[in-house]
Amino acid sequence: MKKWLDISQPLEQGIAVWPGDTPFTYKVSWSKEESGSVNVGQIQMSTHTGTHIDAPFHFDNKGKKVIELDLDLYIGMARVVHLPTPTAIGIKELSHLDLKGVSRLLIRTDAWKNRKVFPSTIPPIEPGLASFLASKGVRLIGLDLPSVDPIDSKELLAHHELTEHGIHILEGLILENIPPGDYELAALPLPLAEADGSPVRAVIRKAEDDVQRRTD
Ligand SMILES: N[C@@H](CC(=O)c1ccccc1NC=O)C(=O)O
Ligand SMILES: [Zn+2]
Ligand SMILES: [Zn+2]
Repeated sequence: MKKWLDISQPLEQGIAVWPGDTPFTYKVSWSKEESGSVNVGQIQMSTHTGTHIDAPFHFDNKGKKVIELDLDLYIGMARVVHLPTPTAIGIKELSHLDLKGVSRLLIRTDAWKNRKVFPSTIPPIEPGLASFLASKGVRLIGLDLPSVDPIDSKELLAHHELTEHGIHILEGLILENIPPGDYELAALPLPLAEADGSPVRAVIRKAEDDVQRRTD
């Protein structure tokens, strides 16, 4: 059996967050010396830190919250594709690929080069791609970028369009050194009852063979 590979950003002090958003902190709030028995930690973070999923409630007040999302979206076969530093991610960029039977699509762009700094521009998902991917059966899209929309977007067109087509969003993956191909994916959100997003521990494992495999 192949080994699981971690494709998540380590959650540590100084991790790059959305400009103005809550910085990530972890501290021992009750130390072993104080408690007499255990260290007890405390985390403060934005739900959009590092490798995370968006719930529709992030951009739609009536949208689903994290705990309501279908777990099957986040565990199962996934296809990794490599689009080296595209300016945008549209039908043109993906049309050469055979996406038949692909329900989870992870796009490696290598466009977020310096992970210590939040990027000022990223290649966004173009209008029309959501309906193209939905027609192929894609239900989850994952990227090595902090958003599917331009950083300065307020309308979040791609977020809305993907959601309207039943495609869920996984952001902030680390896919450098991951060759294109078919993998098993697990990237479960936490059971956050009220939340608009959740950090995930995203892992992949090479499929035994790339062809003729169940894709659900
Ligand atoms: N849509 C982005 C997050 C986002 O837009 C955001 C995250 C934290 C603080 C502010 C944000 N957007 C502000 O316009 C995402 O899904 O990660
Ligand atoms: Zn997000
Ligand atoms: Zn997002």
